[in-house]
Amino acid sequence: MAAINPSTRGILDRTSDRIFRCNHNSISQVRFNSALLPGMQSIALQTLPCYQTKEAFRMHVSAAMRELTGSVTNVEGLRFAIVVGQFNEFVTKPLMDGALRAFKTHQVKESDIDIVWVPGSFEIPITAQTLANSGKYHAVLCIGTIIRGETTHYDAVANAAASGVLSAGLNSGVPCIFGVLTCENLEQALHRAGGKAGNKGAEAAVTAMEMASLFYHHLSKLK
Ligand SMILES: Nc1c(NC[C@H](O)[C@H](O)[C@H](O)CO)[nH]c(=O)[nH]c1=O
Ligand SMILES: CC(=O)[C@@H](O)COP(=O)(O)O
Repeated sequence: MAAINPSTRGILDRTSDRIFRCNHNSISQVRFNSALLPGMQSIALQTLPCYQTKEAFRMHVSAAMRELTGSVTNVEGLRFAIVVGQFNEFVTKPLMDGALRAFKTHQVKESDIDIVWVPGSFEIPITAQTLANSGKYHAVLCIGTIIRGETTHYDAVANAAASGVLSAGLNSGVPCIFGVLTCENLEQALHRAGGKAGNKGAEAAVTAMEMASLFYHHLSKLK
């Protein structure tokens, strides 16, 4: 293990965007700093004893540190609910189809997916929380499309949907994934439902799989 060089400043690890620093001369006293601001170079690092090479630091930290991630390759047997808004169905249906393709790509069985249609995005949160609280699903994917009109109703619905889906996850402890488009116009929505900006439904399904596997294989086993 490389000796700590007292004159070395903290190591900036661009891959994880964190500063790794060591306190005193003990390599066990390793602390992480939170994510860096873009203008990292302008932030003066305290001169602290630290490793001479990042690799030496990593060898030590990796011996002590666990990194937990979910993976779409680890979803066998996990069950998913999809809550989808009927409002703007010409957009939400392609979003849902994108999600189903993503689930199929990663071998999630159709029998492990339940789809629940609700009138609009405002009705998604209560439905998501009910499904999550049932204990039958490892993640709940919420799909909707909110397009701004003439009034401020857009803001009410969008804010309610976002905060509602967040609360459903926090209240239930089951990952509730926000796959609701909030768009200024129809063109923006169509671009994100299989157009030039991709399919946000498929992206949200990948997030649902990653979170479901993270919780099922790792976080649910933390003591
Ligand atoms: N304008 C949009 C709505 N509005 C309907 C609400 O979601 C809700 O169903 C109604 O307020 C009754 O509670 N919903 C969307 O999903 N997208 C919209 O653009
Ligand atoms: C997001 C909405 O609720 C929107 O469709 C309503 O349109 P408007 O504000 O013109 O009534």
